[in-house]
Amino acid sequence: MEHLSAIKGAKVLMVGAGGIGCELLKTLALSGFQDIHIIDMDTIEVSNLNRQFLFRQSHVGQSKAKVAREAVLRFRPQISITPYHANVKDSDFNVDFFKQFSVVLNGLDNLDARRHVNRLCLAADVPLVESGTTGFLGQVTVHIKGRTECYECQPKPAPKTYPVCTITSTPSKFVHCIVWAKDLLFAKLFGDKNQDNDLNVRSNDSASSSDHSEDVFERKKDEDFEQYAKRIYDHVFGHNIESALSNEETWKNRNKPRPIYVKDVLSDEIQQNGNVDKTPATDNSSMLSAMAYLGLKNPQDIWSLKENSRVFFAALKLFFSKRQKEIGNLSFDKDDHLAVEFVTAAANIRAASFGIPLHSLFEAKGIAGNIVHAVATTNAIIAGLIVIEAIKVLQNDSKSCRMTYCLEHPSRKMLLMPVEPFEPNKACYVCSETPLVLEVNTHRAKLRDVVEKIVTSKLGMNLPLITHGSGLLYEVGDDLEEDMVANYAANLEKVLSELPYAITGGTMIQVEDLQQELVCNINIKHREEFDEEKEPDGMVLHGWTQAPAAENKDTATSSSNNGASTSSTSTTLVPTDMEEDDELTILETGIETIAAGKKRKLSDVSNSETPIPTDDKRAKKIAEHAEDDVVVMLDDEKKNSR
Ligand SMILES: Nc1ncnc2c1ncn2[C@@H]1O[C@H](COP(=O)(O)OP(=O)(O)OP(=O)(O)O)[C@@H](O)[C@H]1O
Ligand SMILES: [Zn+2]
Repeated sequence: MEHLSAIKGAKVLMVGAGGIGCELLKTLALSGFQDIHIIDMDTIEVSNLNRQFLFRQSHVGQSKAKVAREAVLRFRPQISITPYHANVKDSDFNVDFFKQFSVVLNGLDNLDARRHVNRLCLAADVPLVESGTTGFLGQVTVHIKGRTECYECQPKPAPKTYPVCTITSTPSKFVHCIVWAKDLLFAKLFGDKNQDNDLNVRSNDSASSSDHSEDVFERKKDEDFEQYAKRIYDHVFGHNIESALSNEETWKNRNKPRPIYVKDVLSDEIQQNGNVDKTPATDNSSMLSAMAYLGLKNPQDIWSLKENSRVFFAALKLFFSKRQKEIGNLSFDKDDHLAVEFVTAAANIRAASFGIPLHSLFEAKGIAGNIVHAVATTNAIIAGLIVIEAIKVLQNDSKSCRMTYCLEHPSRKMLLMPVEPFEPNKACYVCSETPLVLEVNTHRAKLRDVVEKIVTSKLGMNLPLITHGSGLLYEVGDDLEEDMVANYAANLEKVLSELPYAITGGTMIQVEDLQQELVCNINIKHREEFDEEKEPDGMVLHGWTQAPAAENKDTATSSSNNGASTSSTSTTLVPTDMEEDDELTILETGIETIAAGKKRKLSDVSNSETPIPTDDKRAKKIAEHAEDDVVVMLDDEKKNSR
């Protein structure tokens, strides 16, 4: 039994002890693995208990890695499990740490950590089995340095985008109303006042409308909350809609929206100040609830226009009276109950105006928070596949390794689709030495811009070091001398061409991450002008690619996160002008998107709705495998009906 000795001799690192991780640890233990290390930075939450079966109510608040270990030791007491309640990006987990393992298995839920682990595995030359699930979809991929593509060889699907005018003027789906409510209205009322915001309708004749509306969101002196809230309501649901209607061209082929004013909906209550006057006694902001206050109990109920308007006013009142200090600094968070109530109500009132069906708070929260409900079975299937691939890797049988996709509907009677791994991408800046090119105005951009917009956010570096020739320009680390820290801080504020080792057109700089042991050379190309709308960073990096956006869907089926609630970070809008092809970009930072791009290709293979580019080599390869490889068969399609 060759594979048994491979299993017994293996030292395995698991990263993530969430939805996939719990299943994976259990399956590893039951398959005979003896030496398992687990890193997870989280503690257990009540919401994990429905699918992370190693955890119980009594464990809430405790380390996932430690509790997972204890739970598995109860049925496999003789094996060694080493837990780390820590972030995998901590400097302790360096290349030497990774080198001790035979294979690394990821059960993570975000792109940032996945990229980091990919780089450490490449630097330490340890094979990586990567995974992700979203609802019924899932996938497992194998990454072996030099033999298969690395996790970053293929660009990840870009964030979802919506045309600006769809959001500001012509919503046709409920998701458009949600995006408007959370990224425009909520941001305008409670977020950073200096941020650009496309909230106001821009119509051809309304040069004055934006001036007029500038004031609307500012509370006037001596204005009480009710008056202020009422003015906002009338402005966004009444005046703005009237202004949009004045542009007749827009409505030639569309149903006209209906302006809604407070007096039409809540004539009695608001006049009498009835429903927003008595604020609840609690001062605990997490307990504040407009629903509770109004006696609305069931989050699955669809509220009437009147009820939504009452929730809108009650939520505003609670923000103004109880959470005043946070105003100006808030961004939408799906776990902020009052924010969800406000966004649900605002989105529904807008939906009513545009004749779009209203939704319950539960549904609205799902859409606003990009929540795809987790399916425990998918996690279990994916965990099983991870172990199968890990065993092949341990037996040095990389030829048999497969990337496997778990599909929502059977394709040619197969629910699991195996595909031979792809070769490394020769132009990948992570696993090859191909230099990148950065177009930038070297007389205007500061080193800080390059560090923040390129090195940290695009290249995903954790502990960067920037050099030009033999000159050191910037470094991050715990053990730096004070004068060096001051020196680097001063460099950050200098424009590139005025740095001690000047960066100009034609310069090649080197950016290195000391922890990831990743080195990238960047050729600098000077360019004077950038298009503010299309190139908002004021610089463009080439050689770092992002795939076209995944199909827009009402929920984030493109994210691959192992869990129910995805958006660990908020979505943001990149506002643009109001031309037909302009897009609002919803950036799902922190959310991984591996399933989508590949799934879309697969879905074509399985004759489903999304078309496949015929010249795509990857797609062809997947299609060929769909013909040849039969690994998991469903005997009868009927058996698969859910
Ligand atoms: N940088 C990181 N270092 C260590 N662990 C991480 C890191 N990033 C994510 N994780 C862990 O990966 C696991 C992913 O599991 P999962 O997708 O099931 O998410 P969850 O947080 O348990 O659930 P949900 O997000 O749905 O509430 C989590 O337990 C999380 O703590
Ligand atoms: Zn690569």
